[in-house]
Amino acid sequence: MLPAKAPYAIRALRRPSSSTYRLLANAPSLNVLYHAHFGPGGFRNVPSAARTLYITIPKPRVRYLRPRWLVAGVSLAAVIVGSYISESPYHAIMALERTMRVASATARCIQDYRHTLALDNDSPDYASSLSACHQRCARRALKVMEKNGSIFIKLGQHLSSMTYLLPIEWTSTFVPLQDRCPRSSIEDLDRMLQQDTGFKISELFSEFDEEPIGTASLAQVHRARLRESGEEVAVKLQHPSLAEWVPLDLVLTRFALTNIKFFFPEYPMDWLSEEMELSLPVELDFEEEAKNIHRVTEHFRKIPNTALVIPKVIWAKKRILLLEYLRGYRVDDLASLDQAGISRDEVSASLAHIFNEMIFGNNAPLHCDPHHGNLAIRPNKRRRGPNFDVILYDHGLYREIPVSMRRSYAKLWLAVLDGDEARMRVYASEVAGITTEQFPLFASAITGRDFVTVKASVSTARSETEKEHIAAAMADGMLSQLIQLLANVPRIILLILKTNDLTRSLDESLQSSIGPERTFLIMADYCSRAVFDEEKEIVANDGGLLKPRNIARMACALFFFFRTKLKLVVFEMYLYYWRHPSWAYQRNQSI
Ligand SMILES: Nc1ncnc2c1ncn2[C@@H]1O[C@H](COP(=O)(O)OP(=O)(O)OP(=O)(O)O)[C@@H](O)[C@H]1O
Repeated sequence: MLPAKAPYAIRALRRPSSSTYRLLANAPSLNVLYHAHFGPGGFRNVPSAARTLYITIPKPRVRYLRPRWLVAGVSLAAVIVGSYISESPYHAIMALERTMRVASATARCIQDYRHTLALDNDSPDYASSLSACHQRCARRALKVMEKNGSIFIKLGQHLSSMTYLLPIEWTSTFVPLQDRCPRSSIEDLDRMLQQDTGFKISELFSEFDEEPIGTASLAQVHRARLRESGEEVAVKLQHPSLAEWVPLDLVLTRFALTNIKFFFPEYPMDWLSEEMELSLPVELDFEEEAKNIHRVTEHFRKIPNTALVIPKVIWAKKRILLLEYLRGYRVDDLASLDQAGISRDEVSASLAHIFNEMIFGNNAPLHCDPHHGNLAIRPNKRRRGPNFDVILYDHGLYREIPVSMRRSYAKLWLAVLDGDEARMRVYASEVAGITTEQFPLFASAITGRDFVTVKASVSTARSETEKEHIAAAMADGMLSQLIQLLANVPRIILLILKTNDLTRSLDESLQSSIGPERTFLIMADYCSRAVFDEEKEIVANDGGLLKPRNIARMACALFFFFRTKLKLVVFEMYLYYWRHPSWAYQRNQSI
């Protein structure tokens, strides 16, 4: 039977428009919203006969074909053509072409999703229809991104790394964008160099490899040798055509994401365009990148044994950056790492030290894009410590986590590692204002694990079954809940999630023999240090160790801090003595 309050709930939902209502009525993610009216299980509790009665009432209208939408579209096109025609008619046509590509792909994807989401979500074909729709729309978007290039490639790369948020069909379709960045011609680059520095390539460099060592969305990097000093350098040159299209492309990105939000209020992704509007101007200014390099180098100079190496800046202009040339193996080039005698377990531990320091360290800058292309490992024979360096490239995007958030986030992770749900809930609320209902989803998002595992133990490796379980839950409505949840958390949390996710993927590609226990212990060490620092600060502000209650407080803090450290030391000793090849060999001999 339909609960008494149901018609009221339905009427409330009908208010936006009948087509939205039909769409909403079928969206499994709205179970949370329906919960109050239909009990646990939400709308699924409504007998299907009653449900069809409601959902067949209205016939969906195609909103973007209404006159005001046409007027808006024509005005947008006119404004774009008008603003570009002043430069040249050719420019105006190109601008119109870019706009039409984005507008038509957005409209087609919206229409496709509307039809698919309106299907009965209890039907056995629903999941496969939805997956096919994701795939079709992702391919359409990929085509536009490849054709328009410029910041759309950056957007696509960003989306492909959001595996914690987007369906696998989207993220996997965008993976090729990592290697399919447009390449600028040497003539164009030479012209830009001359404009910005007054020198040609041949005047500045005695050698210049025309084949770039890296072609990325915003820039390409060439190996060269300075004519004056003979030093080998990496020359990072911004694609000259970027500046021309960035303002329009930002407007188009906002247009597409705002429309998605308008038609599917459950999938608010417009924060992504806001984030791009904020970060792109900084990323496009290489003088800012040079400042970031100085900052992060200074920060890690004080931290022993991290093995982190950052290329030195030789000089920087807005569109040109000259760096010390440093090469190494990719993190996923396992054959080369093994051949060079570099332990993958140690690389994994080093990465954990570096990125946990960035997240939990005092005043640490957080690198927000640690994907595979931005890291390299090179051999380095030291007397003590690891026999390799971790090279970190691309310092365009850094953020600093506010102290209070960093500390609450550390406490949240300590609770996750202890499997203490009550504490997890408290700190999730402190970090991001997460409510009781949202908590399981948030816990899954930060750990990349399903909630059952979060409650049991996250320090086990992710099994295939668990990955399939998460994918199925995503198809069954978790996706839109997650998107809504993340649209409302502070932006910095999204960047932390992205960094978490990328470092998890780096770690997985190393296929370390130890499993994730050690990286979690390293994380616990950094978290407990952050908490210990807070305790020290509280005690110092409360009159120091002269008060007995402060002595007890410090003793407690010291105990928890050293307990975590001890666990890590014991685990590392165990690894060294029981897993180290030479020791294992001696053990086998003695047996
Ligand atoms: N100092 C350097 N020495 C050697 N190679 C370098 C150096 N700096 C960058 N590279 C190479 O060039 C590639 C692109 O550089 P970088 O990541 O800085 O460009 P980007 O435009 O910011 O890229 P994206 O934002 O897509 O990651 C790197 O992946 C790396 O392989």
